[in-house]
Amino acid sequence: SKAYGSGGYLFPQFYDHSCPKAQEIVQTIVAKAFAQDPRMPASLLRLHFHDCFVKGCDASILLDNSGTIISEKRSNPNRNSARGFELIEEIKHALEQECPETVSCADILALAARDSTVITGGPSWDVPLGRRDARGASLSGSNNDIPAPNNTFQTILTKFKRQGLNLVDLVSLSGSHTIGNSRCTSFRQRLYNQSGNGKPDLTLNQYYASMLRKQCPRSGGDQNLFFLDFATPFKFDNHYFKNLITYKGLLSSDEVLFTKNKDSRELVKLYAENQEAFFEQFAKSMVKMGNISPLTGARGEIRRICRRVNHVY
Ligand code: HEM
Ligand SMILES: [Ca+2]
Repeated sequence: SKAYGSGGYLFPQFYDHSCPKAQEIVQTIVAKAFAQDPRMPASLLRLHFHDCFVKGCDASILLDNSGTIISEKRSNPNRNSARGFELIEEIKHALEQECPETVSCADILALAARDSTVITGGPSWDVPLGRRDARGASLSGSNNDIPAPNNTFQTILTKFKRQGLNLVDLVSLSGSHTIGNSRCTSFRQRLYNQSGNGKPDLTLNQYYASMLRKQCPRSGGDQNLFFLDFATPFKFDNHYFKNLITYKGLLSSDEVLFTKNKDSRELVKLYAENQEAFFEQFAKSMVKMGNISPLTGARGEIRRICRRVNHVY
């Protein structure tokens, strides 16, 4: 697989000797951030996803514009949306104090994603480590490879398969939408004109839709925020899947998991009924996603500051 093709592989004990306190430092700062901003875990979890889907889990998403680098932060999925960059930088700073030039930004993203899941009530897992950081970014990759909320079921599945992920990974990882927010602009189409005929999405509960319309008008309010899981927005649980069954998934990309494919629908039902089954698969799929094309060995570098490469040529 891609993960082994690069001549190195990831393992959870990677920093056990070089930076034994690394995991504890990440966890402490994630916990502190959660206490100040209960949305932060969701934002951190999403950063890891948006990193891994573009050139692999190499912290490319963290780079600012500089030299020849065109930042992924300006892509359609990330612009006015991705957040948590300052917190990642704070973690990096603490790790540079403890063990300079040792822990990669890509590994920080993977650890922060796990700790974010745990602190909101979700499952835990050992995070394979040893990723190195990219020396470049890909704005076009970010625009093309990350699924959009109005993509069809088939397009979304194809984008996952391109990363070596399958239908089970798609459904379980979408369960991340059990926490966090979405902007009005990401689902407005469903409220007013889903298929170009001036009618709302019929797979959206009409009472729920009328509530959403109040804060997400036909025009204006693009950045207004909504819970992805209205039932338990700060708790990592299986309410996301229960919502899909009652046609209260917020994004079209959520609801299609229940409405457009038989196998996917069965998985949604399973996870709605059995939180443990969801948690177990989520942990496995997160490890799988974290293994997308890591840079190992002599490839890449260990950035000193996550928002820029060590040397600009
Ligand atoms: C399956 C395809 C997916 C699509 C189309 C999608 C799309 C979106 C959209 C549109 C938002 C709201 C962004 C905004 O309006 O600002 C969002 C938020 C979020 N996504 Fe996804 N997503 C997908 C899969 C995933 C995966 C695999 C993960 C993590 C493993 C994830 C984690 C999150 C989280 C946690 C949030 C909330 C972030 C916050 O509150 O800051 N998503 N997603
Ligand atoms: Ca990346």
